[in-house]
Amino acid sequence: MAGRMKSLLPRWSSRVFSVELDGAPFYFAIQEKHRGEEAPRVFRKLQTHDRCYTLLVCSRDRIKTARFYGELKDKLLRELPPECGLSPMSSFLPNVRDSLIKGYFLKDASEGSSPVERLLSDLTQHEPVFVCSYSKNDDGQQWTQHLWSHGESQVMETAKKYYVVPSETPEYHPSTLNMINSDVFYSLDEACEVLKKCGDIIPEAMSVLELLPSRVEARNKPDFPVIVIEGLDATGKTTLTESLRETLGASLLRSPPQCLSPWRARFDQEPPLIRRAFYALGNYITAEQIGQEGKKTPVIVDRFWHSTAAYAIATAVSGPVCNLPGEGSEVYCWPSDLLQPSLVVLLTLDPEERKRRLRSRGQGETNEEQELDHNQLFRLRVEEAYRRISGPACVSVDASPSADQVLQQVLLLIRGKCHL
Ligand SMILES: Nc1ncnc2c1ncn2[C@@H]1O[C@H](COP(=O)(O)OP(=O)(O)OP(=O)(O)O)[C@@H](O)[C@H]1O
Ligand SMILES: Nc1ccn([C@H]2C[C@H](O)[C@@H](COP(=O)(O)O)O2)c(=O)n1
Repeated sequence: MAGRMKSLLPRWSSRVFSVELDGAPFYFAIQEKHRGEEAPRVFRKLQTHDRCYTLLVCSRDRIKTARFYGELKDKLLRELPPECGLSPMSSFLPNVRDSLIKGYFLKDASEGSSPVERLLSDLTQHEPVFVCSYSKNDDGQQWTQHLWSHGESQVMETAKKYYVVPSETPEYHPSTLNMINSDVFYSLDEACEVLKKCGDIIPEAMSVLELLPSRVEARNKPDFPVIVIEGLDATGKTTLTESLRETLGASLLRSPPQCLSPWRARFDQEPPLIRRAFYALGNYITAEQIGQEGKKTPVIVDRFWHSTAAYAIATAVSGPVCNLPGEGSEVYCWPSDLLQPSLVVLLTLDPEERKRRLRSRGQGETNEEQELDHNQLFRLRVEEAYRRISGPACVSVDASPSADQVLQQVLLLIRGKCHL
């Protein structure tokens, strides 16, 4: 069992742990010997009787891991006593791709006996969860970490103890380590693989796969120009794309395409790995439609890969814009097997005006759209991720003038770039 655990949680003693409290990350590391360091800040915040645990969700099956991560939160919130606090946490090897393991930091502030250890011990026996508990040394200053192992019938603590020590903020935000082909997909095959693997638990995945084009069709360059209109919700994409269709005698398509509508709400409930694979596949289906329509007329597309990548990147990373992968990172590169539009226009709008338009439209918002409203940092991350995507990069257009002025501005760009 110890061998299995070792390979599932590689290089345990080199790992850094990140706990997110009130939206800010606190980093700590572990080491075998204590060299006089003070306890990490997250431990100094604890009260004398607080007990704390880290829970890392980890299995060889990434679909199971992704789904269980969400289910675990629901289970803990349902079953933990009210004196417990839960925060997102992760463990990673600095700068090592795909080394991120996600989990939760659990603080139990209940006095006297608590059901928490029993609950955690049940979890370690039946679910893909690795638990660490932390205790204060006799001197009352240092904390040690104990990694629980799975026993035959009960949980026991491994003999090895590690001291917890502060760790520096890593060069790259930990969430960026696992982004490629988990949050953002760079090929039809990678996205398909995820949906194929969930076919037995999400039957709708098989229906989506049946709609997929061949790789060649998603890449074919059409004869006529392809113009993508991007932007946050209520920036005026629908208004503009419809006017462009009329003015240019163009075909109007969208991503995700209409044929995926019956399943969109279903996939929106899934964890990022599955949800993002669904939207990625939507782009390939739209690309095939573009290929067909683009033989006859110019094509206008309402959202495409920029949206898929920008929302995925901005959701995977928390905090300020500086936590995004740096400009020029491979994360922002266009998938090599996906049709490249002739022009991508990004409609930008002052947040207050966008809210006014949202209110006047009076329609419901998706969770991610509500998040845009409530969380200024999320909105800034989405906008910046849009701007950093290349191959093709988007051209920003101020969408605050009247609908007709915005249309004229975009027509100028199209005529300059696409010779229409
Ligand atoms: N240039 C403009 N000036 C003022 N109002 C506008 C302008 N463009 C669009 N609107 C209005 O703003 C609201 C949102 O526009 P629209 O539905 O076109 O945005 P959208 O980007 O397609 O939104 P979503 O992505 O949520 O579908 C609508 O009520 C629309 O009439
Ligand atoms: N090509 C696309 C289109 C949309 N999405 C995601 C991103 C947001 O969560 C949401 C916004 O879409 P809307 O409500 O405006 O239809 O859908 C995507 O990932 N890729």
